[in-house]
Amino acid sequence: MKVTVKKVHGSGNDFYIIDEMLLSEALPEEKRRQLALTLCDRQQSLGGADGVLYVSPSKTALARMRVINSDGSEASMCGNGLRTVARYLAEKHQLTDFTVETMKAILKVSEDEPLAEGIPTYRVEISPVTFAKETLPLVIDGEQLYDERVPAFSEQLHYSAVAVPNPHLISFVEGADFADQEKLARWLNSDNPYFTDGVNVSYVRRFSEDAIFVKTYERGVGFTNACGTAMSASSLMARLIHGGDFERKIDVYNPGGRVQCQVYREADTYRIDLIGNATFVFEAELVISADAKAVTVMSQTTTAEQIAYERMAQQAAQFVEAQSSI
Ligand SMILES: N[C@@H](CCC[C@H](N)C(=O)O)C(=O)O
Repeated sequence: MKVTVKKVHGSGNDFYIIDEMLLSEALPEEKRRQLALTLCDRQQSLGGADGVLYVSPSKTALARMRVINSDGSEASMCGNGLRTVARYLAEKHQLTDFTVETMKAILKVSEDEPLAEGIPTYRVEISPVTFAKETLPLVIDGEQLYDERVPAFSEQLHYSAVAVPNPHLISFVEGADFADQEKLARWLNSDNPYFTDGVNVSYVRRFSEDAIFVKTYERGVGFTNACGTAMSASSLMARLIHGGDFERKIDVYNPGGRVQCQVYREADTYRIDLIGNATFVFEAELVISADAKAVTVMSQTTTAEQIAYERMAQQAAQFVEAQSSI
């Protein structure tokens, strides 16, 4: 079977986009999962990825996006991925504002002002937001986990759990206190009594009211350069716990660069806009074996977009470095 893939990234969180509407035959569900496992393998000749974004027809929006993590599990949402799918669909249909169907919500997306020179930038809606423990799911005594100490997680840190709608556990840390993050995240993404479906675990440093740094261990992947829904959830928690005007942009630094988030409060509901790069790295024509375990690259065309992106990412890294020495 022939498949065209687009290698893309949002803040270095990288994916292959596969437009199922361009395939000559339908992809059975098991093949979709196996193809994601094969393509995401970092030893694979195209370099692997954090996930695959399948684009398919929708009755309620311009198109539908499904997110398969590198371990083959499906996620309800992907913020960085949605920006790249938004750009893909915008260019395909010559549109700037439209909606995309995701597993649990139909979300607004639009083209935005470039984050820096030469960087195609998209704004995507992150919602619905809920703290209800059943939605995560999270097993605890109270109704929600909001800025609380959980001795089983850490003796010192406070944690909040929020679904946007994929599940996130967030803790604000001092300095470079990231030491136990991996151990905790690995535990909460294996057999554990708290997060029965696993959780994305983010440790957040606060530089100022409007600037934070977020490092995320993603469910189904491991540490990534950035996680869009995690940066959105962290921005929400920054406003709720540490204050600052809702709707004012927050610069969110991450190991892969920088994005911006705007948190909106309407009565007692919240939504977040995530704004950042939607970078196309290359397009490749592939032949996939019948069991989807082998891929042959027929052709590959690389763009020059990564150069502008790396310039911005380097500036972001210098800013983070400077904050660390304060
Ligand atoms: N990288 C994504 C989130 C992808 C899904 C996540 N690993 C999960 O399983 O919930 C993002 O940018 O939001």
